[in-house]
Amino acid sequence: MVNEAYERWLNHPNLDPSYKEVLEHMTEKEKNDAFYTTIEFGTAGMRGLLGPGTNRINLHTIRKANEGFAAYIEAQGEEAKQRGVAIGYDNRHMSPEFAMDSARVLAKHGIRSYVFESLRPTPELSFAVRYFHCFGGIMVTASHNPKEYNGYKLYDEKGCQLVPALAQQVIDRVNAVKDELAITADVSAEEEKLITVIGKEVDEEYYKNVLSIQLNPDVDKDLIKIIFTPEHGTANIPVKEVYTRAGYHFVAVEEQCTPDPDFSNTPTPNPEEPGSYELALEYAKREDADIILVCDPDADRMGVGVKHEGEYKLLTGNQSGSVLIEYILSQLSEKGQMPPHPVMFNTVVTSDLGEKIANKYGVECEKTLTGFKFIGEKVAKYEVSGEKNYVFGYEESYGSLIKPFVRDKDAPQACLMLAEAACYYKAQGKTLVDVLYALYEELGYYEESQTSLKLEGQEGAMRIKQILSDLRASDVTEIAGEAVVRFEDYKECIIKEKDAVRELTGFTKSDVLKYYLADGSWIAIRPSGTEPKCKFYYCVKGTSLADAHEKTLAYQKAMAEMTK
Ligand SMILES: O=P(O)(O)OC[C@H]1O[C@H](O)[C@H](O)[C@@H](O)[C@@H]1O
Repeated sequence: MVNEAYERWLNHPNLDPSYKEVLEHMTEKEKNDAFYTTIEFGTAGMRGLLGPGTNRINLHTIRKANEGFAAYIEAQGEEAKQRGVAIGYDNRHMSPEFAMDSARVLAKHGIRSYVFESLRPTPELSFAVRYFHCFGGIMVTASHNPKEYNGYKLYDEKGCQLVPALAQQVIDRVNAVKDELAITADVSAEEEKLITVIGKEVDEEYYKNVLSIQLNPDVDKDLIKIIFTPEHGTANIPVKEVYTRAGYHFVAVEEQCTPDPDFSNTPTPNPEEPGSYELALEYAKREDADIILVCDPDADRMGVGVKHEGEYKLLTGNQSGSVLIEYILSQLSEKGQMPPHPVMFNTVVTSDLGEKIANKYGVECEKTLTGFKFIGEKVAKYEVSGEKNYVFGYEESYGSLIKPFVRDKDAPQACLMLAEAACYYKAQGKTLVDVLYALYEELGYYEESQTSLKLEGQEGAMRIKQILSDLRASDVTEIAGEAVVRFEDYKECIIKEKDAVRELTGFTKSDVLKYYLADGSWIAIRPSGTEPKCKFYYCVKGTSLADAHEKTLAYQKAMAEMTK
C-alpha cells in the first residue's frame, strides 16, 4: 500500500515539482512514515510535518482537506456558500501559499472567502469569522510546533474549531476524495472575484474588543515594565498595538519580532519550553523588567516569567491560569460585576487549583477534554440556553480566553489582562508569584507538571497506543506506594472506584486515562493530538510546596518505570 501510494505520487502529472526530488531521495523509513496513512484531524485540526506524502502537510493534502470542507459547505446550501469562509495564516513555511490556495479551491465551488492580507493570530481569525458572519473559517498554522510542521484548523460559524461531530462530516467528505493530486486551484476571473482580501478593518475591531476586557483600565501603568516576544510570529503587531493603546511600558525582543518561518533567533517557539524564554530573560535582566510575556507563533498561547525576590520565575500554564482566575474573579466580585450563574471552563488534565479558586468566588467549574474547541462548544451552548454565564476558560497548555468575542485561546487578551494584574498587585507591594503562593497557603499546595515520551513515525504512533492499552489492561492499584482510589478511562467510558465500576458520561470517547491517588493527587496519560508524544500529566497535592515536589519526582519515576 505504501509503495502504491508512493508511486502514484511520484508519477502523477500534477505533482508539485518541488516535491519530486524529495520523493526520489526518500529512504524506505521516510517513505513509510510519509505514506503509511493519511494525515488525520487531531486535537486542533490537521497538523504534521511539511513535505510530500499522504501523511504530510503539503499543497495536495491541504487541497484534499479543502475539497472536503467545500463539499461540506455546499451540502448546507447556497446561503452557507455566500456567507463564506474567513482564512488566516501564520509565519510558517508555505502558510500564505496554503491560505490563498484554500481560497481558490473554495472559489471553484462557488464559495466566498475573506483572506487576511498578511499573517494574523489564530484568535483574530476566530474573530473574523464572527465579524463577517461567515459560515466557517480556516487557519493555516502549526501553532507551537517546531519549524518543520504546518497545519490546518477548521472553524464553525461561531468561530469555534470544529468539534468531532462536525469534523467527522468534513472528514467523511475528505476521505471520499480519491485522487488528491487531481484537485487544482486554477480559478476563472469570475471565481477569483469571490475572494476578498481583508486586514485593517478587522484589526481595528479586534483591538477595540481586546481593549474592552480591562477591569481596571486606570491602574498605574508606570509601575511595571514588560518584556514581550512574539517568537517571530503573529503576536508582534497586535500585542504591541494593544499595549501602546492601553499605555503599558514594554520592550520587545527585537531579534524575535521579524516574521520568520525558521524561528531563527529562538531555540523553540513553544512557551511550554524554557528555551523560548532565553533571549527574553537576557532583556529582562538588562531592563530590570517585572514580567516577561512569550506568545507562540499563532498567538493563542502565552508564557509568563515573573521577577520575584530578584530572580525570574517561569510560571506553568496552570500557574498563570490560576493567577488570572484569582485576579479576574476577585475584581468581578469586588466591583459587583459577577454575572448570575457564573461558569469557568478547563480540561480533565488541568490542575485542581483552578477549580478551587473559582469555587471560592461562587463560580462553577466545568471540565472538558483537551482541545479548546470543547470549551468553545460549551460557550455556544450556554449562550443559547442562558443557563450559565462565561467568566473564564483556560487549559494547562498555556492558552486562555478572557472574553468570548473570540472562540479560541487568545494570547493578546491574556497579555493585556496579565499586565493589568501585575500592575494591580504591584501597587499592593506584591508580585504575581506572591499571589500564587497566597493561593497555595489558602487552598492547598499543588505542583503540576508534565513529562512526555517523544515517539515519532508509524512505529512511534503504535508504541503510544500500546502504552495506553497496556496500562488499561493492568490493574494499577498503587503508584509510588500511594493507593489508587479512583480510575477514569475516557475511551472505555468507565469510572472504577471502591471496587465498583460505573459509567463515565459527558465526554466524547477519547484515549485518556486518569488515576486519582489517596493523597489528593492525580496522574493522567494521553497521546498528544498535535505532536508525536505520549503525555503524562501530574497534579500533586502536598503538605507544603517541598512535599509536593518530592512526591512529584516519585510519581514521575514510578510512571517512567511502569511504561518503560
Ligand atoms: O496535548 P495536545 O493534544 O498536543 O494539545 C495541546 C494543545 O494543543 C493546541 O494548542 C490546542 O489548541 C489546545 O487546545 C491543546 O490543549
